[in-house]
Amino acid sequence: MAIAAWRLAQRWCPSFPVVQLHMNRAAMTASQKDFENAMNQVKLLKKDPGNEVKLKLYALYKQATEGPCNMPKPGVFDLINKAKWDAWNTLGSLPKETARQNYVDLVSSLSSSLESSSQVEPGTDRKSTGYETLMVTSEGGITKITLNRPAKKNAINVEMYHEIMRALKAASKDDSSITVLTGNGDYYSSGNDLTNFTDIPPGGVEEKAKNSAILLREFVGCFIDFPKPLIAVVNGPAVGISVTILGLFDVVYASDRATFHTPFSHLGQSPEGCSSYTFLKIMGPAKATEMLVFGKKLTAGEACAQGLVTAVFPDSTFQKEVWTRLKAFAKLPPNAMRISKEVIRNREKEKLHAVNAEECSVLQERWLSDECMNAVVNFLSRKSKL
Ligand SMILES: CCCCC/C=C/C(=O)SCCNC(=O)CCNC(=O)[C@H](O)C(C)(C)COP(=O)(O)OP(=O)(O)OC[C@H]1O[C@@H](n2cnc3c(N)ncnc32)[C@H](O)[C@@H]1OP(=O)(O)O
Repeated sequence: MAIAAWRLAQRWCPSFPVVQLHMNRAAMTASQKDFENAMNQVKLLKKDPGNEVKLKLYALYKQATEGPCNMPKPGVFDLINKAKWDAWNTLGSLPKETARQNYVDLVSSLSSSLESSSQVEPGTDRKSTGYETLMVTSEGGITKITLNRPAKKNAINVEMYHEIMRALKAASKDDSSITVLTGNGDYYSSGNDLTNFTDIPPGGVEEKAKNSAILLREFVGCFIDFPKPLIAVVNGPAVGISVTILGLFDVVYASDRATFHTPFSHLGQSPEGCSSYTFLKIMGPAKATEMLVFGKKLTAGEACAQGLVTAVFPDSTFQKEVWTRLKAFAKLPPNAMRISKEVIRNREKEKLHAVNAEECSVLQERWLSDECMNAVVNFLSRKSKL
């Protein structure tokens, strides 16, 4: 039973084994006072630790104060309470004292990791710190933004949306000539983090949908307005919004391991990232429909043949070949490149902003549909994957 609970808890919180080790080592000595101090510390955290950790904290708190979960399971559409219930229930019969100790240890590891990640690394003036979900470097005229949640296949959570916008705004003003977006690990990005849908505000799912549409519109707007050459280095599979915004990049290089998948109908959703306009222009309506309506997954070679990808390289030489090209581009006169991009792109900008607004408003409705909610619940309850 304890092993089963441990396995289940691991699925909810990757840091659980660490917490468990702390627990064994400390021989469950956390006092009520330590527990109360930890609760106060949580309120003082400067950065949001993310939904997963918050669920873990919630579960441990409930287990420590009330014991094993014996509440009735909330309905599938009550996403937030169901996620909380699941998190608590995974703790099984973990003793109250152990839960209390685990809570204290988790808060302590959290406080130190959030403090240290905001510290400036000495001697690395070219590496921007202060990002939780990205690595951002600027060197040799190239600002490189790397999506950095490899364990989650670089799924884009709310924090990452904000950080990408912040990094793009900084890159548009820094002294680099070109900007590159890529992914760390085996994926480029698995698209929107589906757990984004579980953090429901007091105004309910309608408010959530409205806020998400505002966020999405602002996010895509940053790509439409980005003034310097923007290059995607697609190191692996790309899903959803990480694919659709490629139509707003100036050049897209892909490893032959990359795939391009926009399964919007499967998810009860509709196209975004201006793809309802750019994909039609790039590949024509029939091919765009295969991708955006029927969710056809393209290989890198197919995406290149259809014009979405500029060039494909064997994975074994991908980084070397791409970075040789990028370094050469970065040596070109930056003002000439920026002005040429303006000439090429500016007449489309107004149209793109209008398309973006329309796509977001359609999606706001879609997110409230049964089709979409069922798809998200199925993924989160491990019943489906792409
Ligand atoms: C607010 C603006 C909204 C904008 C609208 C955007 C729409 C989109 O982007 S639609 C596309 C959404 N993405 C998906 O539906 C992908 C869902 N993920 C999957 O189907 C699979 O994870 C996979 C095919 C991408 C990879 O499968 P596999 O190789 O078997 O790896 P795992 O499933 O074990 O993944 C490892 C780990 O990462 C978590 N994860 C992966 N993708 C997402 C995601 N998109 N959202 C949330 N979490 C994701 C996955 O749950 C695993 O987590 P752990 O179990 O905790 O290890």
